[in-house]
Amino acid sequence: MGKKQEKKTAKGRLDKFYWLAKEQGFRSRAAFKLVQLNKKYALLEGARCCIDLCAAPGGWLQVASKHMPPNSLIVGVDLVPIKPIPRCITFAEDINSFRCRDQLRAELKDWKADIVLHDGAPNVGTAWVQDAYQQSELVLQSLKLAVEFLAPGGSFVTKVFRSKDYNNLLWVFNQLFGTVEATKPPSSRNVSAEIFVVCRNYKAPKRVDPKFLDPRHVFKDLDPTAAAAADGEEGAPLKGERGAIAQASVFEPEKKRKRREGYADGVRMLYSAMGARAWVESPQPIDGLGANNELTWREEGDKELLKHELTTDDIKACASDLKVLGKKDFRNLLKWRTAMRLHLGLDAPAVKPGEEVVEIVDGEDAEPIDSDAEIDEELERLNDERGKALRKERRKRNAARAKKVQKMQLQMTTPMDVGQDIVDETLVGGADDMFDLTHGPSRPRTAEDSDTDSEEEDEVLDSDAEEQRKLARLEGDLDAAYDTYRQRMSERDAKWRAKEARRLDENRDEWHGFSAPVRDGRDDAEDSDGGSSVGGYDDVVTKRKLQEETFDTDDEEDEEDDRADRAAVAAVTRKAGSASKRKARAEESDSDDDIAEPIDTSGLVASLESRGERDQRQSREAAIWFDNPLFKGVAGLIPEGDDEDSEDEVEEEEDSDEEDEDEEADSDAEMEDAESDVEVVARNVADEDMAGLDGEWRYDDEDLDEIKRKRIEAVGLNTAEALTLAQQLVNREKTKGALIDDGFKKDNFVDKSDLPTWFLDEEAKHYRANIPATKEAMNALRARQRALDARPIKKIAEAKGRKKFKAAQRLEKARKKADTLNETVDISEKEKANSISKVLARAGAKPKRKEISTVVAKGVNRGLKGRPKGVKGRYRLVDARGKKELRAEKRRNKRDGKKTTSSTSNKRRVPNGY
Ligand SMILES: C[S@@+](CC[C@H](N)C(=O)[O-])C[C@H]1O[C@@H](n2cnc3c(N)ncnc32)[C@H](O)[C@@H]1O
Repeated sequence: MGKKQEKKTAKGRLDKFYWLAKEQGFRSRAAFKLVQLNKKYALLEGARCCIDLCAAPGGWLQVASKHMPPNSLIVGVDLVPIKPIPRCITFAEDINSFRCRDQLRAELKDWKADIVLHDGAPNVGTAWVQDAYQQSELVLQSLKLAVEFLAPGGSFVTKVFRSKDYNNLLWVFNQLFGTVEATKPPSSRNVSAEIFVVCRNYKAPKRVDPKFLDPRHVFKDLDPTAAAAADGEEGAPLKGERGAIAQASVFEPEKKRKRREGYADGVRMLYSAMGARAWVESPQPIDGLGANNELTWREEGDKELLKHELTTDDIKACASDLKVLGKKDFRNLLKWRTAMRLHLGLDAPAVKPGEEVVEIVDGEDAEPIDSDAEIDEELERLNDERGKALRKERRKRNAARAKKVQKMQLQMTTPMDVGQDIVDETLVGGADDMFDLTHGPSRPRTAEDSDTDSEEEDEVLDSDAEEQRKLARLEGDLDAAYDTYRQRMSERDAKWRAKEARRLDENRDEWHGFSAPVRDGRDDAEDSDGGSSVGGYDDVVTKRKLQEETFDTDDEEDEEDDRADRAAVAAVTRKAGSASKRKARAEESDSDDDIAEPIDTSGLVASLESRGERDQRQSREAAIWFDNPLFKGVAGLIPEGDDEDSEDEVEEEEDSDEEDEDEEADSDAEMEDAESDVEVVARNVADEDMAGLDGEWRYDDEDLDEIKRKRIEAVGLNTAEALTLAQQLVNREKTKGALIDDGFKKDNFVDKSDLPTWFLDEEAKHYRANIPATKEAMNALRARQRALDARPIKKIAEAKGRKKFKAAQRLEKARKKADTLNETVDISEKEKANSISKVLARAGAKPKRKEISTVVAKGVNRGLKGRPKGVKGRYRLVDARGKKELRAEKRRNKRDGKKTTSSTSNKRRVPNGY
């Protein structure tokens, strides 16, 4: 690392924004200031024309070109030339010059700017006051240009230094703009005195008084007393910033103030002193203490006070160095002053109306204070108020930080967000922990406090209710962040999307696939062929259990409906374009929220099941339940009709068993055949379901093939586990009863109520039964995938088809021509043969590609939409750089002896001279 860089680092200049700018390709770290201003005020997205004054090296231009709509006009000017930036026009000129104005006019033509940016800084390094003044002049000059070029309602963003001219500038801005706000983006260093003023809604007055834009008028000193105070005239009250600093350093002496805003105006010496007598007589004792380093005893009047018995060694020591005093010392000095004033006869012992009072000025709310007790009280009040404001501010920051940390943990932030919240106090120490619920108010609450507003009540952080609220809020934030995370993941990751779809599918677990759709009790019959009676019993119990799991509560029914809704939304999403995709996703996430926090939606979500259908389903469920051998022989439990039904079904099932046996013969084949076998089984299952569905659903208009296809998909022969199971079933290695037995696992009987969504998701991912998958099944799946991959995609296949078709057409044409030639009698055989071979060769040759004309987007073609005038056939619109690149490529190709490709060749002349 070079010496120069070390020096920079030592100053802390190479901060995170420096590195971020490098990483993101911005030319200056200043770019982040505009990024952050834009994030706060959304200045660029709607702007079509932007002027950047003092733009070098071009960081702000880069940001503007990134955030402004395509085809916007962006013009940058600086004293120094700016390297080209795409979509930006730049030139080198002094913004104070007329030439700059003229050139801007020439670039903008009859356009008006929507936004004027100014980040100019004169060559600083002279005296502070001089630097600041130059900066203010530059700001006024940029305002002048803004006034000339801005469109009504436009915005002006400028950098200003905090100095005595600051308020005057703000006043002028306020005359010309509807909204004026001063802000310091986080990327602007705290040690820098710069601040950004964002002026919006340009009023575009018909005539602007030239005085508004004339530095001699705008910056002339309006307040003679301020000037007097600045010059150090004794007794003159300190005004504005300087007065505030003086008071602040008395009220809170423990806090070391850094002069981040530069030195106050008029401060020309580092040391200043005041006579003790003059201070006692002064009506502004606080200012005197804050603005001086020492109270001296040089004059006669001072010496008289020095001799007074109340002028103790303590008081003398305090007076000798005011800058090191604490609050107690200041209080003692003020007490001493009161006593001295009594001694000198300046104050009477009792306060009478109209008598002189000590003033403690706090900004605008100045209140007269006339006794020690009141001074103490006032100091305490001010400290209390300050403490409250700080605590409130800290709480806000902590909440924002907690959110941010969550976002960062879920990788939901972009580097642009870095530093958006200015200070992270926990990082520098001394801040309270956001989860610390123990800290309470710093003093016991008094009766006086009880009638304070609700804001103060908020401060009781250790109350149970507050604790609960805080936790609930955190949990809510976490849930919201998690939902957003899932949504983002689903957008990004196709694999994750597929998994999520599977998760939402009620047949997620392959085991449930067999028992969830209750199919009229036929399973018992099936069991009879391979399963034991225990298996039969388990079957019924499992079904009952699954019914309970599936339909027991309202909430779960709602969830079913939600899923159906989501499936419908997904279907619509697939059909609709990308815009509706986003909307559907939002809906989906909404419904996810509903799942996370169950609410009674019975009035909102209508069940698709009619009353009759529901009755039917319930009686079927009852029939299955009473099928249990336990109820055998109990009269009147099972309706007769139902019994008959089940007998029919047993017969039906036997039929299907026979079919299965037929298929079994086929399934003896090798692994490849096994795959098709299981597909047949899947189809059969679907067919069976269809048979069941016929009785169950009465949607005459529903496409049965579609239902069948969906069912085949749902049976799930798309995973190695499902394929393995299917093979085992086909090969009679496993019976259905055994499968259901396997379903009795601890994983399936965990109480999942009251668990947060993210936890259930994690569980679904990792806490699952390990279903065996054979190597053969994996291979079969892979083979199927390979076959799919090997197929060309539709578009390519179509293009190839077209090509073949055209070639055939050409050949056909050539053949006809050859026939005609052959039949011609007036040419020799040799000539005939030559002509025919030429025709055939031409037919077999690759057809010539049509040339692409290149049109440069300048002049009338700038920002053109649609075909340029006078251009026929295929064309390509390029900018000046593109044109140069094409030419360079041609040159290179020529030099290397390569043939120019037809897409880049451009022989035809088109308007605009290319
Ligand atoms: C802080 S830099 C601007 C950085 C720029 N916004 C960026 O993002 O890269 C300040 C620029 O103001 C320019 N400047 C100062 N006085 C100027 C003037 N009178 N006319 C034009 N440019 C000026 C300087 O040349 C310097 O490049």
